[in-house]
Amino acid sequence: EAAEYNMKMHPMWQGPLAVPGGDRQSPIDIVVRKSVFDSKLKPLETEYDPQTCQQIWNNGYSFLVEYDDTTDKSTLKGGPLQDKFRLCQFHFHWGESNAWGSEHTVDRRLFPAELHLVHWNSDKYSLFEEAVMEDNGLAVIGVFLKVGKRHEGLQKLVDALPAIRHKDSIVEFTRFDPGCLLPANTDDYWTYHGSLTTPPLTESVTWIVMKQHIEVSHDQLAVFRSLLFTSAEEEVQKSMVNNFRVQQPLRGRTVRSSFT
Ligand SMILES: O=S(=O)(O)/C=C/c1cc(Br)ccc1O
Ligand SMILES: [Zn+2]
Repeated sequence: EAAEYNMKMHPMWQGPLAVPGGDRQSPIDIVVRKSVFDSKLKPLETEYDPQTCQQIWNNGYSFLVEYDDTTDKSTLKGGPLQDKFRLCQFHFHWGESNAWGSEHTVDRRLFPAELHLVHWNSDKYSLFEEAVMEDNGLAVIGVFLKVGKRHEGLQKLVDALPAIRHKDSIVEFTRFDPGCLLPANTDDYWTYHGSLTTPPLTESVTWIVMKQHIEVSHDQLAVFRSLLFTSAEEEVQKSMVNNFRVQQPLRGRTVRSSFT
């Protein structure tokens, strides 16, 4: 029912249900028994410098924590990737209830939220805007969130959210290590070729979805839900919830796993 709710309440979230001619759209359901183990998949190598953290803002779809990507200080390589990718931002997708909220699912299992760490190929391109148009331009790490114990590292971010309740609000946000949001085990992941899940929906993403989730507390997730889709001027305020895209057809793609 989340998908129907989404269609009714947030038509923008449907965007084009599938990009015309799009045969590698995201998100998808990861059918574990149909994923193919690939022994050539390496462990992920992340090197994140907290000094490159710059600001946090509400863009009217989610909230983004943005990093200085003018140098190779915060990077991702290894895993399924041939090149080095620069971190430009991370953000989340979540539901109005803990019953749903993630974009990817595992054997149809929904999680209450999903973290996306967005990187672009700095070996081949000089700007995100260039890379976003190329089929090997982006790499996004997806991490599922489950409700459980409080995530100490996340709290600094949660405490900043009330300052960006409304669309287009932005505050300085520094010295945040996004590595603290990765699960203990980053060797086990699924990977497939897909797209951005928000406009421009371009088919330029190598998705790397972590098998292991992270835990956040109910109260921390409740603060995500206190954000608003709407700007301060709008008379009707709408809670920022259910900001996920509906699942897209696999179109014959293979999802590979780094583990058996
Ligand atoms: O939900 S994602 O697919 O990670 C969208 C990522 C995304 C990142 C940037 Br930066 C700009 C537009 C976008 O759509
Ligand atoms: Zn996302």
